Amino acid sequence: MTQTGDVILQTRGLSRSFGALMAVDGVDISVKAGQITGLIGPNGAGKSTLFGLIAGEVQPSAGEVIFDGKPISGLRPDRIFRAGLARTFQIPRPFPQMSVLENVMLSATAQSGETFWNNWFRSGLVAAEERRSRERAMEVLAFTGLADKARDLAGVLSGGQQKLLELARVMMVDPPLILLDEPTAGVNPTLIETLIDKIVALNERGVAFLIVEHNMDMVMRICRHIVVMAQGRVIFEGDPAGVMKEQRVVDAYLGDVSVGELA
Ligand SMILES: Nc1ncnc2c1ncn2[C@@H]1O[C@H](COP(=O)(O)OP(=O)(O)OP(=O)(O)O)[C@@H](O)[C@H]1O
Repeated sequence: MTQTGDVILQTRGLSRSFGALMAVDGVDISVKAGQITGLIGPNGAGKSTLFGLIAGEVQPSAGEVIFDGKPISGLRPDRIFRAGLARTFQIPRPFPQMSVLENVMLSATAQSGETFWNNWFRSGLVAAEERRSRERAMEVLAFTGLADKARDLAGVLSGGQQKLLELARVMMVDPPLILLDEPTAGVNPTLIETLIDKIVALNERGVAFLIVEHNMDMVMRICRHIVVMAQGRVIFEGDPAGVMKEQRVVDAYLGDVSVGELA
């Protein structure tokens, strides 16, 4: 069992090309259990592709991903999700015509690759399972502040509420590591604070995060370790103070860095 401070996620030489473009180019990163790690870099740096590689949605051209001591490269996204590595999306993907509660309850089954309706018809235990799932869903909705929206259609939630719904959905599987893709994008300032509070509260319960985020204020406030990418490669890693001081990071954001020269 991984303890806080142990490495929970590691990539080794992870690469992905699209034609001649190396979107992710030999990336080695480590994420510690129980820690919040930030992944930053200018547009096109390869952050989303790296997330997709880790979550099993994008297949690597080379390299591997180790989660909780086991290689997960090549596993389907639902298997990775069930293994306890959950991700949210830059643009939330709820089922808009279903209620908020149904979206949360469906999360574990839908993402597990089993069909909800198969389960529904198959087993006499379904009623008890459904009751447990409903209770757990209401708990995570209460945690995320969405309990009073449980019966609303997910499609009518605001952008920020949809991000909280995504967090609620991944919480259903009690993951030790959550990947958040731009959690504050399109979220109003009040809900940004709510989101930050929830992330920090979950982290205090031992959940690790890897967060892609352009909101530097948030990154500097909550991340203990920050990985900086540019042009498919990691160009710097360190704590927030170190990142702020690092000229290569400034240059990367200004777009005048030649990564080749830095390697
Ligand atoms: N499916 C794809 N086919 C072709 N090129 C792709 C594909 N996905 C990503 N790319 C390219 O790979 C590079 C890295 O893109 P990626 O989206 O990973 O960067 P990013 O750091 O997440 O950027 P942003 O901050 O804008 O989201 C970009 O040049 C992008 O155009």
